[in-house]
Amino acid sequence: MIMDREPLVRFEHLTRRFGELAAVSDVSLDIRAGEVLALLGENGAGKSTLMKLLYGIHPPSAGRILLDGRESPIRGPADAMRNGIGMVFQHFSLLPALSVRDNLLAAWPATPAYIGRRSKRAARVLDRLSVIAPDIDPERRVDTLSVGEQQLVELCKVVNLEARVVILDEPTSVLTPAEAQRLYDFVLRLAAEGRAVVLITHKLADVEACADRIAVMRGGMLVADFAKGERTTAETVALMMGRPAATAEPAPDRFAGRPARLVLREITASAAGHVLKGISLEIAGGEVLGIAGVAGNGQTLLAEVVAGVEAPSGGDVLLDGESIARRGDEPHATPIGYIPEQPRDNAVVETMDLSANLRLRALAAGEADGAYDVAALIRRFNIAPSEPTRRAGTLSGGNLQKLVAARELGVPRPAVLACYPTMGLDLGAVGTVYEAMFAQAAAGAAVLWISEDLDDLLARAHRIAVMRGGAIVALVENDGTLTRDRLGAFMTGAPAEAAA
Ligand SMILES: Nc1ncnc2c1ncn2[C@@H]1O[C@H](COP(=O)(O)OP(=O)(O)OP(=O)(O)O)[C@@H](O)[C@H]1O
Repeated sequence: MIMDREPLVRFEHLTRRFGELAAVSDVSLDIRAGEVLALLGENGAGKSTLMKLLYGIHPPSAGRILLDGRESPIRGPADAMRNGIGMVFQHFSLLPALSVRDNLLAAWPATPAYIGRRSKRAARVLDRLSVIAPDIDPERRVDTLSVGEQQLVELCKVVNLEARVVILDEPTSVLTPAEAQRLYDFVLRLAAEGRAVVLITHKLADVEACADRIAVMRGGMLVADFAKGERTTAETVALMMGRPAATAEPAPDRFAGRPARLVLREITASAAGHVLKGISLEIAGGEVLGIAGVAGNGQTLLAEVVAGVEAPSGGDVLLDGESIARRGDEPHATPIGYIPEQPRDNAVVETMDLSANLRLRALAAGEADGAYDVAALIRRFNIAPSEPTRRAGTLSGGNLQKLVAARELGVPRPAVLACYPTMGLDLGAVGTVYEAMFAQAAAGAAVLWISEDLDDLLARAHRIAVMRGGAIVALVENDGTLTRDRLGAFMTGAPAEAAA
């Protein structure tokens, strides 16, 4: 019985304060070998902070951590790794200009100073990669990988350290269903090898697939710790939220067929190993057009061209008939609401406060910022902590995502481009962000929505375009007859496509 074993890690009355705020408050919890512990809680509940205490990123303000029954000697991540604790963050630390193989070699303590890249020893760092991500060519440069693929490489890095405790911070939020399934199998295998796995997640599917035990945090405190199966899903959600979950699922109004507002005309582009091969799409005011596709098929580049981050090599992006495409290196401010991938890197200034980040677009354009009612946006999107003078960099991952959604979706926009807009959000926040996105459509905006979640797209988009290899390979009405399998076939180019 797992319960009878001495815990690998024991938290005793752990508290971590940041100024006035207790991010972690009097938490006592065991982490046992051979067990997958799912750590659940709303955005800002303290999940990442608790694990960062174990990983040595922050010292506790009070309480103590025991490793194998003895006081933890960990004072920083290097100590943590030496003591067999590995953590994969939401935010990566790969070297983008190096290959996958070189990244894994660079992170491996057994790598000698000089090593033949094709030596047997070098090959060993790829063993785990071939199990968890067999499709990733080790010679590929990291900057050509999708976010999901980068995450799997990060995971390999940690597992290569022979970690006894593997902490995964929302690992499936950027994975395709197939990648997630492979990750689940891998996590179960790590546990079967006698390691402890901590899975920080918002997805109940993750819990279903591989958790043995569930710990729920709320407001910094541990509110429950139980074996899977002891409570129903609804009870678990209520524990996380402190109230029963809302049952209504936000969906856009029916689309009434208006003229095109956002037009992508024959767009070609290439950057960082990705290409766009003549993409044409027309999105009408009021319409929500979803783009599905396995990550890495050009979606990110397409978003960057539409948002004016990258210049197209050919073609144009038109909004209400006017070109909004970037030309060369001139400064460019897009008129459309844009939620990019990885908002911490791409959409906020971490050293500036919430108020400045919410008004950022007006500040950058030197315009009056009256449109941005900071207090109202913080309330509507439930950004916590809520003081406008708080530095954005201190927000939890989910609250940072809410901050960007609030700025981009909280004021009227002629068009919206949203890349994975609900990534890392808890259930309540997912609802708020979708409502805001669909309110934009109801007010006449053209909405372009990139997602890997086919169920979400099928439940909510008016039309769905599928991208593969830098091209749109299908564009279909979401009329209720479209299925996951048919979309999946378009995504992978499987023969079912022809039959459909
Ligand atoms: N370095 C820091 N300085 C100040 N406050 C911080 C810092 N790190 C975290 N916090 C605060 O601690 C609280 C808990 O944050 P944490 O990142 O642990 O939440 P979380 O449960 O992991 O959330 P999410 O699901 O959004 O990732 C939040 O209110 C956050 O703003």
